[in-house]
Amino acid sequence: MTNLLTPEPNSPSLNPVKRYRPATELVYIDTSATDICGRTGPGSTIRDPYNAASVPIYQTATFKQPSASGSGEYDYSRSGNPTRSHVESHLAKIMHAQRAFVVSSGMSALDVILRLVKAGEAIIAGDDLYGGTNRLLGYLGTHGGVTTHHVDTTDPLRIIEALDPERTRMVLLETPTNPMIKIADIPTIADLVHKHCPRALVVVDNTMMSPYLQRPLDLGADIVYHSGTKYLSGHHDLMAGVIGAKTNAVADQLYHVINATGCGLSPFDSWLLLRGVKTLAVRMEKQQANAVLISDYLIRRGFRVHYPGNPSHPQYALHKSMASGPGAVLSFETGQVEMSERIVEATKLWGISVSFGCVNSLISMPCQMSHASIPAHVRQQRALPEDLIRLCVGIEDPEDLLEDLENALVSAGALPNQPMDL
Ligand SMILES: Cc1ncc(COP(=O)(O)O)c(C=O)c1O
Ligand SMILES: N[C@@H](CCSC[C@H](N)C(=O)O)C(=O)O
Repeated sequence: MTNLLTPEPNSPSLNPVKRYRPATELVYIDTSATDICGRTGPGSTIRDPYNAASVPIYQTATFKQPSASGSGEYDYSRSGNPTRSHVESHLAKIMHAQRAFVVSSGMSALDVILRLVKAGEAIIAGDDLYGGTNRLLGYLGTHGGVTTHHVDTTDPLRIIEALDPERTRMVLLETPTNPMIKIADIPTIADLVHKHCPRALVVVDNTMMSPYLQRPLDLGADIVYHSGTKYLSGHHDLMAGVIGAKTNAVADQLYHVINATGCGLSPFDSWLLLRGVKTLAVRMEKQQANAVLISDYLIRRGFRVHYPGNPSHPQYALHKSMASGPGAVLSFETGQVEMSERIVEATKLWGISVSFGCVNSLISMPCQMSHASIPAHVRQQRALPEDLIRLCVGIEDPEDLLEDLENALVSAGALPNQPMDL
């Protein structure tokens, strides 16, 4: 049973903030205690004069000031905007972060975070990770003097071996990883990194889980980020990045970069993101339930499936100890690239697209699509199977999804051409 009366971090213990269960917190915005900028308490001076039920879109670049000293709450939307503040405050609550920021994309969120690392310093990251993340780390190596060591993050010892107390500034984890769905032990890694290398920040890309299923800051991470383009918004109608900081000191540094570089999310996209996040629990529950059925079906058909909801996943128990569900992204191998291509192209309901987290189901081949920017020889060194198919399961009727997949597998020659029990 969840404790419903937990004081928020740093809030006066005499004035505990009422906490609800995650699904309620996602949709509940306490307008009586929260001003239009998402602030609570004595600082919350700006209220919506009309008690609008939906947060207004402050579609403005600049704000008139009360005096020549420019002492208004907001002066310019690059530095801050009420609609953006509102979604940031809501997401900080959801992620259990001290403060949160929303920026123009997931890559932009990572770019902001990586600017905390200086030339001459080093990063430890996974050997299975999103292609765009690999590309940005590579860019930083070539142009920014920052070295990244790619290691197998499923083994905390590999991280400890790569730690250099003088140089390591960041340990960057994806869990589950994109696209091999490997799991990193956040609590153990965070403990070891903080002990052996107190200057290093543990950063978790939590895109695949979303804060509804997993909250890395509670597990020991210093910074969490998400591609808000995925589950948080849920409809593939915007690009966004979301960052949560555990402490004000780290948050101040991140805010400085966001204001300096000008990547804060626009008012309209902030509004869309806030609208999307309210339905995260219902979407994720349905997508996840569908994904379990799809994974079971593929296993029954004899494919090698990567999904943490599958009890034979090598880190099933570890994932279960950190997250409240397996999510809705899975991948599987067919044994032949051409066979995989035929399967992907034979589906009708599953859209051939990069990205995931949308209400619609998607199918893709990571090595040719989302991870094509990783050179072929590196993919080979890292044992990323070229025939891998990634499925991002949506909210459709699972019978239709299974039928469409079965038809595609049969027409591609991956299954015998005879009716089977779904
Ligand atoms: C795990 C992961 N992190 C970060 C990103 C980057 O997000 P965005 O596309 O919003 O820049 C992506 C996909 O693009 C991703 O799959
Ligand atoms: N052409 C894009 C590909 C984006 S991949 C999006 C998403 N993270 C996924 O894993 O599908 C690029 O090169 O960045």
